[in-house]
Amino acid sequence: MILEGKNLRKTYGFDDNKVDAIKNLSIDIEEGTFVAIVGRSGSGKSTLLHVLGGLVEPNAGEVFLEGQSLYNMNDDTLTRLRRRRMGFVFQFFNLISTQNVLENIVLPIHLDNEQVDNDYIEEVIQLLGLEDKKYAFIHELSGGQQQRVAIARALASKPAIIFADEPTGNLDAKSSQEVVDLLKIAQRKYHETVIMVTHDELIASIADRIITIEDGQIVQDTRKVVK
Ligand SMILES: Nc1ncnc2c1ncn2[C@@H]1O[C@H](COP(=O)(O)OP(=O)(O)OP(=O)(O)O)[C@@H](O)[C@H]1O
Repeated sequence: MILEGKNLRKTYGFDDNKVDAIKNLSIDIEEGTFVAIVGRSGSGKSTLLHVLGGLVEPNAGEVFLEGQSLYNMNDDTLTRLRRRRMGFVFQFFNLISTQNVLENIVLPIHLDNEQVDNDYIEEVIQLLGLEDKKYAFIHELSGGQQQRVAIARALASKPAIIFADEPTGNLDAKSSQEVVDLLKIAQRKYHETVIMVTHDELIASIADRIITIEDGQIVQDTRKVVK
């Protein structure tokens, strides 16, 4: 298993305002799979993704990425691990507006003082159809193009796993399909593992495995039959 969550619990607030967002939930993700996490608004999808991605510490339970326990390491080590082994794609793109497309894509590598693999980055840029936009600034791009930059940035460090939180939530139907198709192409080409939160069933249907969350728990876990 590339990622394992064991007996996870995440509670927000106190007393009367207490919300159990994740309730004793366990999950195993096999390497190379594209997993969609679906469920109603407020069911705990984003919380689960953030807990699995090392962004929100659970109140109980453990998360293992490639066998390493995320919340048993210090913050610096976790930050470094996140940059090197995880890629993140969010609903609102989270790109840096003062930098151009190429600079945004290689940012995680620079932050890590790592060498950029220019041939690989060039390949990713082509794969995502951004070759004409390399030196454009973020505000010059459409939403769909911005999300493609975010995917390229997520792929830049050749991560073990990509976490996508409603990556199509801010896009029209056509761009949504394009973005999710590109995530799928990237998964296949680079043998990436992808975990994507979405409330859109059509978007989820691209996944190899669909996990339904209700009230902080897994209520359905469906794998596509491989032909
Ligand atoms: N930072 C927070 N502080 C307090 N409560 C929170 C916080 N984040 C989430 N919650 C609560 O935890 C529960 C699960 O929220 P979460 O965002 O994980 O659900 P979701 O399924 O991703 O919802 P959506 O599809 O609307 O994004 C909700 O009741 C929400 O109000």
